[in-house]
Amino acid sequence: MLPAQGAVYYLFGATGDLAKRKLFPALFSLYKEGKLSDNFAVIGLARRSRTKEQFREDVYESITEFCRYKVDDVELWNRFAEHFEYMPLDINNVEAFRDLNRLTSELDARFNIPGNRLFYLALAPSLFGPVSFNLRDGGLLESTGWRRVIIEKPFGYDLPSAQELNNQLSQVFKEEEIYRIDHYLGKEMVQNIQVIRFANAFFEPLWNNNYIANVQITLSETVGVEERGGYYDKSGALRDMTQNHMLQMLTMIAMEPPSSLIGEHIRDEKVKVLRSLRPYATSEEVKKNVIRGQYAAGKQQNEELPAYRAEDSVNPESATETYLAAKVAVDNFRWAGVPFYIRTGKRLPVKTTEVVIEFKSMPQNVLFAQRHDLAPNLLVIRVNPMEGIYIKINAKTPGADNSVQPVAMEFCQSCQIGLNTPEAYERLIHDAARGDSTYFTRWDEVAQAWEFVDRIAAAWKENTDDLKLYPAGSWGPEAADELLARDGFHWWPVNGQEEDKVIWVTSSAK
Ligand SMILES: NC(=O)C1=CN([C@@H]2O[C@H](COP(=O)(O)OP(=O)(O)OC[C@H]3O[C@@H](n4cnc5c(N)ncnc54)[C@H](OP(=O)(O)O)[C@@H]3O)[C@@H](O)[C@H]2O)C=CC1
Ligand SMILES: O=C1O[C@H](COP(=O)(O)O)[C@@H](O)[C@H](O)[C@H]1O
Repeated sequence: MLPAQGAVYYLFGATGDLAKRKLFPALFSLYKEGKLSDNFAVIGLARRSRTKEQFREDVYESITEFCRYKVDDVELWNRFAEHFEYMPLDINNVEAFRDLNRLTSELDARFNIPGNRLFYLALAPSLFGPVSFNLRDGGLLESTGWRRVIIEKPFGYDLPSAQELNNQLSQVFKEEEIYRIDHYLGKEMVQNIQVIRFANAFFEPLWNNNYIANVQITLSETVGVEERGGYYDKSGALRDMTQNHMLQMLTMIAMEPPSSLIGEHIRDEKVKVLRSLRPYATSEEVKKNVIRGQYAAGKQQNEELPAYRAEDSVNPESATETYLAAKVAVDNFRWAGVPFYIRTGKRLPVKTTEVVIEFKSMPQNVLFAQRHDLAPNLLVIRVNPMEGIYIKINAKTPGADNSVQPVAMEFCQSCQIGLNTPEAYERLIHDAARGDSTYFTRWDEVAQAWEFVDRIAAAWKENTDDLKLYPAGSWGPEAADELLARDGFHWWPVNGQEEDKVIWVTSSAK
């Protein structure tokens, strides 16, 4: 792949957690792989005072701790570090942006950069508007090259606030210059969903309500809220994971084939799925179809864990959900009648992101099904931390009596090439620098997703009597199992959970 064009990368929030854990390592990986041309500069921006040298030291430490590549080549590191500058700046001070513009001109000249600008806003959402206005008023948008802005999530708190934010951004940037990040779209296996679907003759013809019984999407985490209690308590699993990552994954599974692989065509199909989501019409419907839970004190691998309400910066009487499971209907011709079950939660027993496509059963009254309790066929897409796919089919048990057993045929990508595929942030920063917004969310997608989620939030606001506590380290409220049991289904075990009676046919270590 060609390196991105030279540009100045403005990293707002350069002293923050995201920059440290994700953004610096991503930039280093891109550099190491030759995906950044040599004519680039990175300017770290935040209020804290740091010298250029201190900042480079911060970047070095972050890469040492979090990057998939080691910093083992001093010369390479020195060449990389030379591109990093730091400037203390308060977003609300327009004068500082004028200084920033002067520094930019120097860097353009020093690194022969053709006026391209990439603004990365790793900031609290309340600062997205002010920073955009000051970029304009400080003269930073008057360059000859392209300008693009990457916006971190959350994009708003609900539809009205997202709309307001979008109005502010649109006064400064065109829609095609705005890159709303959803890092799940940068994950290798999420992008692979399209290939699995549209490049395989034995999946695409079956990808509809004639053959699929249900779809299950699990995004489970073992961590609690860590240091983000203040943010999370206002957000919860609905706004933190469902409005964005879960619904985006659902669109990738459910969308129609796009007319081409052009980003806009793919996004056109995704937004149609979001428009087809059946809204929950009443609070009763929300209660019936959306389960919420919050972790209580519990145990994980012998470690005692505190309750959510005892976490730092969390209201001790909080009713914020740390778990959500829902039955979602996609009302279109392809999916009518096929439930999509989605679930996400913190302090669950394993960290995994997985999609299970459960196929309809064979007719129950003929041949093998008469004599055996046949398991349905499954296609499982493992997104994280294991990457791969497997299909579960029925086969004859070796021996004489025609008995049937489930077997799983697996492509374990992470076993074969290791857990070293490009990180989502790496891929997405590179895409933005190349001007490819396919895997960023367009405004209409964001708005549709809020519309769906806002109804749930409104019903939940009415009362909290359906909030179920679950012990940290468990699989969440039992009501989430009942959600599927009502329809005659159950959650399939995900990676790391006990699987019984399956013979694995695989060439790679598990
Ligand atoms: N951390 C994560 O894992 C994830 C974060 N995000 C999103 O990324 C964004 C950043 O998150 P995170 O890094 O965790 O947040 P942090 O609180 O760790 O960092 C916030 C950054 O903003 C800077 N800042 C705050 N106020 C100002 C100001 N007035 N002027 C200039 N700089 C300011 C802070 O620096 P200083 O105090 O020095 O000014 C700091 O660098 C948020 O929108 C978050 O929701 C999204 C997904 C995951
Ligand atoms: O956006 C977020 O995602 C992380 C989970 O991301 P993953 O790539 O580790 O699966 C989640 O912990 C966080 O709360 C949320 O803001």
